[in-house]
Amino acid sequence: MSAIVETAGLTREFTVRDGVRRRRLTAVDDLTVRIEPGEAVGYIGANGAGKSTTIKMLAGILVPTSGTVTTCGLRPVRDRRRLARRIGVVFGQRSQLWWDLPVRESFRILAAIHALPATVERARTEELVERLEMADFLATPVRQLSLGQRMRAEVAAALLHAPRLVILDEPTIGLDVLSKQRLREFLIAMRRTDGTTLLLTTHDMGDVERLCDRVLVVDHGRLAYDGDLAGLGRTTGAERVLVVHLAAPSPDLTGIPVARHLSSEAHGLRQSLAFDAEATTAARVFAAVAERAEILDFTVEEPDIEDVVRRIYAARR
Ligand SMILES: Nc1ncnc2c1ncn2[C@@H]1O[C@H](COP(=O)(O)OP(=O)(O)OP(=O)(O)O)[C@@H](O)[C@H]1O
Repeated sequence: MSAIVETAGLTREFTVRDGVRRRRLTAVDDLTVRIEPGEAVGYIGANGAGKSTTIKMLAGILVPTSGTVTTCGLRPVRDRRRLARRIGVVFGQRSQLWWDLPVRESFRILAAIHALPATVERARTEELVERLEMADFLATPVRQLSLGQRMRAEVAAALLHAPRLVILDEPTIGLDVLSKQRLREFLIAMRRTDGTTLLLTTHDMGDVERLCDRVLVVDHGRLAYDGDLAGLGRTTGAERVLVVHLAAPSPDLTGIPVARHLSSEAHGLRQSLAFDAEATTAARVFAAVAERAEILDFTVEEPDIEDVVRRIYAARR
């Protein structure tokens, strides 16, 4: 099957002022990546890493300096209008809705732009209104919506024409916990029912954990990692943690091979040991602890994803 996104050596430079001098800045540097239909990909990186610039090139808003890009089988800049029918884009910070019009009117205009037949428009709007729980504010002008309501309307607007690829730039930024959760649940369900490909940029690792099965990390315009979240933890050497609950108060469990005692609580009844998953296994650390103390219960905690990303950025400075 053909890829949804395929880039080869994709590069974008900008000329920026540096005091009185001008210099070239490479915002996206030799990006070669392939995204298959139905994938959910998190595109992460520090501020200024090149995420938005990449997305703009994928969507045909920005012309690459060099390299090639194909999105949904089309050349984005040349075929921008045709591409608009196959992709949906949500920029968390910018609106594609008409500020002074009721939400419903924005949907009508967008349906007309996409030339949706009346029956399709009605069915699709109804479906999205129900799934994103928008019935209460369909008649409200966009400028009066709360951020959570507006984001739901933005997502619906981007999905009205059932695009094959949805690009979301910081979709949950500024949302409260409940609104975030609702939006994530919707995206998961939509992906399941429609097989839509998702590409999202985010600084919220919760988005990546819940929504994405693949992560691309970009750093100074270059691809620093491409793989799953677990692998991202391994490549950075971030540690997993074994937490044991012991039957009796116990001294600190130091000196366990390839494990590091992190903390003890309640007179040593609950202790945490960090270990490198590349060097040993949770079972081996468990067995070594069991030789020293009776274990009542235990959990194994995965590396904290924020920590993993911090390590990637730090290692490349
Ligand atoms: N139009 C432009 N002119 C000059 N420089 C630009 C332009 N757009 C982006 N840049 C620069 O290119 C680099 C990458 O920017 P980009 O917006 O793609 O980063 P980002 O990863 O999306 O960052 P953020 O997480 O802050 O949104 C930055 O150094 C930025 O200042």
